[in-house]
Amino acid sequence: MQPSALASTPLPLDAVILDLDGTMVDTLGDFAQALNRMLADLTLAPVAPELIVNMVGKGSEHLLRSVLGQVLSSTQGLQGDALTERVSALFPAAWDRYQAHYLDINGQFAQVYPGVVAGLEALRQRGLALACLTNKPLAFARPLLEAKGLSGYFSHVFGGDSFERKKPDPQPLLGACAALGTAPARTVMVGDSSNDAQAARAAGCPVWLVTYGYNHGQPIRAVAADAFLDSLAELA
Ligand SMILES: O=C(O)COP(=O)(O)O
Ligand SMILES: [Mg+2]
Repeated sequence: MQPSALASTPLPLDAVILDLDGTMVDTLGDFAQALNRMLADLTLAPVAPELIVNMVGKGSEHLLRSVLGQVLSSTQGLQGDALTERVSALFPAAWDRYQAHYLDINGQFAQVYPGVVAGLEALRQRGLALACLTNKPLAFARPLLEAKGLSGYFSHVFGGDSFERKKPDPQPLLGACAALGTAPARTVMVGDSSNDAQAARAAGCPVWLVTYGYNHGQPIRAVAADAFLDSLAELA
């Protein structure tokens, strides 16, 4: 491990909670496929992956509303209340089609980031309990971890619908710590975005951020964290 992660984090640690999209798996290709198949079903124009990347991390409902808003404003010139109303009117059908397409292609256009398996192995060998906490729906998260050979590392997997509120609210992290039976101060959150960092800070968990993820299109090093990791292999 680089000195940064351990040196600046209160020890000992009992558990590690890892984010999924942008931290363990690069899912941008899956998002683009499922979203553009959904948009085609609704006879709407496609959206570019460069725009999608900035909308990932706050759950699927936020992603769908953002994408529909982007497409309707750029192709039909809708704005303000008219845009909000049109997005809401399309949302049920969009969600239905998106869910079907996402489950259909889940993992096929996604890659595990380099160093993830080495990092997870190292954490497991240290005897740390491991949980995955993502804002994507649990029904998407479980098959994705399975498809990518990562599910065996985690005693618990929580999705954006596992708790009443999502990250950046601390509730999911506190719920995950309770399920793991660990104190937040001894449970580190590893994520790729300000969402993960805010949730961790509010829950009282140390936070390590990877430098290669999404972070809503903003520079990750501007986010307050206990350490930055260029690869989870630095934990080995
Ligand atoms: O917003 C999503 O769907 C997933 O985001 P996360 O895995 O980075 O929490
Ligand atoms: Mg993420």
